[in-house]
Amino acid sequence: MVVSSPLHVGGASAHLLRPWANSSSRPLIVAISGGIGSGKTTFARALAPFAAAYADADQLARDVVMPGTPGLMALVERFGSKILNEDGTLNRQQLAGLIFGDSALRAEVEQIMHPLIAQEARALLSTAPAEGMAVYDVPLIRNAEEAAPFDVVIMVGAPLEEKLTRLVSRGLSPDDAQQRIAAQIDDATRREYASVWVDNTGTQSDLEGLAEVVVKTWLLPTVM
Ligand SMILES: CC(C)(COP(=O)(O)OP(=O)(O)OC[C@H]1O[C@@H](n2cnc3c(N)ncnc32)[C@H](O)[C@@H]1O)[C@@H](O)C(=O)NCCC(=O)NCCS
Ligand SMILES: Nc1ncnc2c1ncn2[C@@H]1O[C@H](COP(=O)(O)OP(=O)(O)OP(=O)(O)O)[C@@H](O)[C@H]1O
Repeated sequence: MVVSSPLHVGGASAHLLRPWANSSSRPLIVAISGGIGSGKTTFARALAPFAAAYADADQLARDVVMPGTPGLMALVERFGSKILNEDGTLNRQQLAGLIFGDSALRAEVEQIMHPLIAQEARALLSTAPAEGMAVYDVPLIRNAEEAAPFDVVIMVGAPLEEKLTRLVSRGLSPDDAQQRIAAQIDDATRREYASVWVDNTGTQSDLEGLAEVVVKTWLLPTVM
């Protein structure tokens, strides 16, 4: 029987919003998502020891625009060499400055990069065996189409002030942090696509502990 009451570890909690059916004939494909600075990567990494396959969309987004890649060439063709550093690598700050205040330019960059990221992610996640779990750390699940490839979508949320503090301590200016949050959907919309909602309102170790309880209770209850 599925335990549907919320799970708590310290100040962090997980809430089952939309149960799913586990299949024994194919792997469980799990997306971990949430707003910038919410803690989704921390949660996803805590699931990694239980995952048979793992992919990180932000990392793949870096890989597909390494020097010499078709991805970087396509970006330069569209935006010019002003988006490059002197050593030929992508100037990430410059590209961020262009796209986070302009949704049309952001959509153009996404059109170039997202198919390349998705192709790499599929290759990594498809290596999971039928009884295993594939975990994808992916920031952008904004509509039903983006949620569709996953059996389970776990959304991580945190209070706005905490997200801002974390982003600033990671080197973004307060204005840039606000701008990135404003460029994303809000948590009410994220809830529409969540199978599980995680409140990252405790310590980091609470969040990591909660990830393990979520695996044992909901994701792989028969394996653990
Ligand atoms: C603009 C870029 C170069 C800025 O790089 P930077 O190192 O500062 O940030 P990083 O890549 O680590 O992203 C951090 C976070 O920004 C947010 N973010 C990134 N891209 C987007 C986007 N298109 N829309 C909304 N939020 C985004 C996400 O929450 C992400 O986790 C980079 O974010 C990028 O290439 N974005 C376009 C590709 C994309 O959509 N990536 C998201 C993963 S699919
Ligand atoms: N509960 C917490 N308490 C304190 N720090 C935390 C907590 N959760 C996460 N952090 C820290 O906040 C920062 C952002 O967390 P993380 O990278 O997991 O977020 P994210 O949602 O993946 O961010 P991004 O969208 O930028 O990739 C990290 O430095 C992480 O160690």
